[in-house]
This record gives sequence, structure tokens and C-alpha cells, in this order.
Amino acid sequence: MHAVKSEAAILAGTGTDSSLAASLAAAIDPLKQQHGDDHEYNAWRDEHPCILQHFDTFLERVNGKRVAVFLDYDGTLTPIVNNPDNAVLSPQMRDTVRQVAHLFPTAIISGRGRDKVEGFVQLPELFYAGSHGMDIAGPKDDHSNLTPHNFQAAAEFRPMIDQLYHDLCKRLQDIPGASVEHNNFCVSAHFRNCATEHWQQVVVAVNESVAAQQAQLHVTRGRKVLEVRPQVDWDKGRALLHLLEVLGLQQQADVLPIYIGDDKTDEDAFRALQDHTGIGILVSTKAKPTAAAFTVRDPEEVAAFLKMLVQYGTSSGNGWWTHQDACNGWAPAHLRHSSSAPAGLAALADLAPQLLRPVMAPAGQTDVTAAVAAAVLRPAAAAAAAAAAVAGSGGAAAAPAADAAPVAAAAAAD
Ligand SMILES: O=P(O)(O)OC[C@H]1O[C@H](O[C@H]2O[C@H](CO)[C@@H](O)[C@H](O)[C@H]2O)[C@H](O)[C@@H](O)[C@@H]1O
Repeated sequence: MHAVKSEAAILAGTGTDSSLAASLAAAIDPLKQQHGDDHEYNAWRDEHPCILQHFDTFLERVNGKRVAVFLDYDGTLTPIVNNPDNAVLSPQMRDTVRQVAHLFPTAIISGRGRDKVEGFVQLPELFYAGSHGMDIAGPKDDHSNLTPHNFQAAAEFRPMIDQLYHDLCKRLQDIPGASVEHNNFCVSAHFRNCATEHWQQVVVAVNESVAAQQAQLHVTRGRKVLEVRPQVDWDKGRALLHLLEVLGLQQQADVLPIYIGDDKTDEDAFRALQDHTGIGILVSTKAKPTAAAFTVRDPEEVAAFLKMLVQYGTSSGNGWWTHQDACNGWAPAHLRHSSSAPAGLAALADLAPQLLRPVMAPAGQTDVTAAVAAAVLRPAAAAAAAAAAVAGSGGAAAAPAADAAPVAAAAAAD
């Protein structure tokens, strides 16, 4: 505990976010790392139910609404891996996200630099918000030109961030396992690959590096990473609301935004949704405070949920089918078959025509939600079985293999 106390003192001494000290202390505390107390976890899941097992409740809320989908990247669409450069998107997840984006306006909001996350995802039809939402761009047209949705909330900080990156590279170069990542309008200092006794050195180096610019920069903590960000009133929640606005979807009773994320910075988006009647879904294998209503355990369960969402999207319960207005930068699938439709979308329509065919209620059944629930869930028992199958198919228990191996949950609660 002595090391934790001096950690807190260091952070307090530099005026860094005090919650950082507390969360780092929690991460260092081996008791906290054991988090697998079933009673605690189960009680937490009562408060934040698994959306796979409660998909019928979800359907009741979304039926007839125009859903907009917002997704975090690391830890949500891809498993956490040791080398950030290896967090590639699986082809299966790419296909699933593509199908989601065909049915609902879809954005990825990431702490990564936008260019990097776009490179991983490779879906030009999405909206992207990089650098924790400080760098926003709309879908690209056939010639990879950006549609006019670009917005950078902290553009003037770029030279300071460049300088900070170089300074941190120097300061961290002798700490075994530490690495620095330039995320365009913020910088990540990674300590995932450091021995525990070196974590504090990373914290000290980061705090020393920002000490002279405390009025302009602040430090937050993610999963075994310290993220240095400009002091601007902007975060993933603000980015989500901004995107709703440019899409023309803000404050409309028939619009339902969904956000899926796994990390502390995603809580800003969950809180924004609490205020704007959306649905937050936290990806976590452990109980932790969250403003998200629902949970899933890992990216495999995220994929399972997104597939169920696609099923719902093909039903006539999807509010976009009856909404003829194409919103800015995104058009409902049934309006996308003009010659101006992006090639990728047209190809998808060719490949998966069934995607465009609404699921209709069986004869005599007028409750579309029930029909979709029946089609998608094949009641709750099937959903539970699917969830169990997903949980048993790898996830946290997958065998580690070099850098691309998911970090075992017990060893890396973060
Ligand atoms: O908002 P996100 O898309 O979740 O980005 C947050 C950070 O994600 C990445 O780091 C995390 O994932 C890495 C790859 O799995 C892992 O090695 C690292 O320990 C995690 O913290 C990214 O590398 C960071 O720059 C982002 O800030």
C-alpha cells in the first residue's frame, strides 16, 4: 500500500485528476484484481442486465424508433491485445458492422487517432470520431472524399500534442515495456507491457511531462493506459450529441441512440444517453460503476448483439423503413438504390438481398415486436443459450498467442 500512497501523492502534487490516483490504486490492489466474486458480479448484472438475455426488453424500447448506433473500438469491437498496433478488426466483425451501418446510421467513437481507427475498420460508410471525439468525419463518397461533417474540437492543440508526444517518447524510452501512441489530438502512454513495479514510473513521467501545461492538458486513465488530452469541454458524450445533431436526429422522440463501450471514457457517452433517452451498453467482465443500462461481457457478445440488432433492423419494426427522409450523410437502406449509392452499399445489397426484406409478422400476428422477438430470440431460452454459446466459444479464455492474444481477464482486470 505504501507504493499506492506515494502514487496518489505524486498525482495530487501535479494537480492531475484525483480519480486517476484512486483508479490506479484500485488496479494495483491485488484484491481488486480478483474481482471474480460471483455474488458481487451477479448483483451488478441485476442492475445492468445482459442485453442478449433481455433482448425482448430492448425490442420493446426500440420498436418503431429510428435507431442510431455508436460504437467504441478497442475492447468493444476488438479484444484487448498487448500491442495496440495489432488490434485489427476481424472480417466477421467488419461484416457485422457493415450490415448494421446499412440499416442504421453508425459511428465509431474512439480514443485512437481517426486515421488509425479508419484503417482498422475499413468501412467508408461509417461516421468516425477519433481522439475521444475531438476529430469527427462523416462517411466518404465513392472517391473517398469526406462529406462535409468534419469537425475538430481541439485543432489548435495539435502542435502542443506533437511536442508532448516527442517528450513522452524520450521520457518513457528507458522504462521496459512502456510505449507512446500519437492519437492526433491526444497521446496515450501505455503500461500494459510493463512489470507492475514500473507502472508508477510511467505515471511519474506522464505527470512530469504535462506539469508545465496543466492549464492546457489533462490526464485520464483507460485500460492500462494514461491518456493525455487537451483541456477542452469535449468528450465522447459531446461527440455523440454532435453527431446526432449533424444527422438531424437530436431531440426527436422517435430517435433512439445506442452506445456500446468498455472503458472509463465511454461513461461520458453513457451519461449523455441517460440525459437523451438512449441506451448504453457496457462491455465488461467485472462489476463496476457505470451509467450504462445494459451489459455484455466481451467483443464476441458485442458481435452477437449487433447480429440481433441487424435481425431487428430487417423487421418492419425498424423506424427507418417508414421514414422517407434521408438524413445528412446517411440514408435509410431502402433509399440507397439510386445510381449515387456508394459502391460498397450497392454490393452489400447484391450480396445480401435478404437484408433488405423486412421480417413480417406471421399471419394473424400483428405484434411485430413479438414476431421479431420470435424470429430473433426464439424466446428468451434461445437467447440465453446463444449467450452461453458465445461465452463458451473463447472470449476471455482464448489461448494467448504472442501480441494478438486477448489478455486473460484475471491477470488484466483492465
Ligand atoms: O476509445 P477506444 O477506442 O477504446 O481507445 C482507447 C485506447 O485504446 C487503445 O488502447 C487499449 O487497447 C490496446 C489494444 O487492445 C491495448 O494494448 C491497451 O492496453 C488498451 O488501453 C489505444 O491503443 C489507445 O491509444 C486508446 O487511447
